[in-house]
Amino acid sequence: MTILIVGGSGFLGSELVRQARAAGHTTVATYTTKAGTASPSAWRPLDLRDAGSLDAIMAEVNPRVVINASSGRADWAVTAQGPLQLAMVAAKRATRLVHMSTDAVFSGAGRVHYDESCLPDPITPYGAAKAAAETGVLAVHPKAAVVRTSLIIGHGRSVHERLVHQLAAGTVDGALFTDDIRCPVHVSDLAAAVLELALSSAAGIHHAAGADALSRHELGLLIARRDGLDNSRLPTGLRAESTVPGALDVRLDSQTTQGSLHTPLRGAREFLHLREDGRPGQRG
Ligand SMILES: NC(=O)C1=CN([C@@H]2O[C@H](COP(=O)(O)OP(=O)(O)OC[C@H]3O[C@@H](n4cnc5c(N)ncnc54)[C@H](OP(=O)(O)O)[C@@H]3O)[C@@H](O)[C@H]2O)C=CC1
Ligand SMILES: Cc1cn([C@H]2C[C@H](O)[C@@H](COP(=O)(O)OP(=O)(O)O[C@H]3O[C@@H](C)C(=O)[C@@H](O)[C@H]3O)O2)c(=O)[nH]c1=O
Repeated sequence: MTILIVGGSGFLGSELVRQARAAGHTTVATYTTKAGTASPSAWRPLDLRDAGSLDAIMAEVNPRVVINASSGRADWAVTAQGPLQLAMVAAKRATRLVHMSTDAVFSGAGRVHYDESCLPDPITPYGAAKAAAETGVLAVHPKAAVVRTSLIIGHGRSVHERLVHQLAAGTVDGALFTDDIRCPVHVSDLAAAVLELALSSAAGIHHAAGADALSRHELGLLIARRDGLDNSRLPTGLRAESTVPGALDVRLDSQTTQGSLHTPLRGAREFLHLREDGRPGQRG
């Protein structure tokens, strides 16, 4: 089967490419600035803001499935309008579409547990752009699957793991918040779950986050322990007292989606475990 991975040079995109290739799929991956380190069948440059290029790539590659793992942060044209453009082309061509979204569509105000039935109430420009994309994608392509996830962790390569290393080394100023609660997921679990959904006919909103809720500081401690860093060098702080905008406590409840998947979505305590002899585990 031919799978097109938009944002294939990114962190999640690279793992999607690796797993799709390992499963024997013809995999075409896109980048905007530089081809990634994964080895798809082919790389194509693509900027989602360029509708002409999007049409041309979809026509040339003619994928059975397209997965949108791109990220444009709070840039409305990339994050809100780009996915809508992609969904319109995919719907016109009757191509299966899976679109990645985020727990940042939620505010954490009034509740902390969010299942697939909860309506977005974003409080940041990024969350608003992602929420707009979800609504637009499903309006023009009702058979698409939208997959919300949380902090993506794995192999030491995520931005979140890098921040822990930088803080421990004292090369950046900052703190790990003790009041910022999320449900981190392992990039390998997430990619496997997304591919499983991509190969199914599941439509609508899905939650694919890890099973454990923990603070950014607790997550930092687990990463530090796994990587043999000095825990005491990780500064703590409160998001509520910082200038960083965003929700405090947002826990994606993924039980409904998990119930439809073979892929387990492990909690961070499980995938960042120590070996039984107490020495740091392998980079998970
Ligand atoms: N990382 C996380 O913790 C979380 C991520 N998510 C979501 O998961 C998805 C994957 O995130 P992640 O792997 O971290 O993303 P990355 O930032 O690692 O990768 C982003 C990808 O998008 C591509 N891209 C950037 N701009 C454009 C554009 N204008 N048109 C097309 N492609 C573009 C990049 O290309 P290039 O590298 O060439 O610039 C890259 O391939 C995103 O949708 C994100 O919102 C959700 C929750 C948490
Ligand atoms: C939570 C936290 C953030 N920060 C800093 C670093 C970080 O880049 C910046 C903004 O933090 P945020 O939590 O808002 O965002 P960030 O850490 O970039 O993580 C986000 O990634 C995107 C892709 C998502 O979809 C979101 O769900 C979220 O996981 O603040 C700290 O220094 N310490 C902390 O404890």
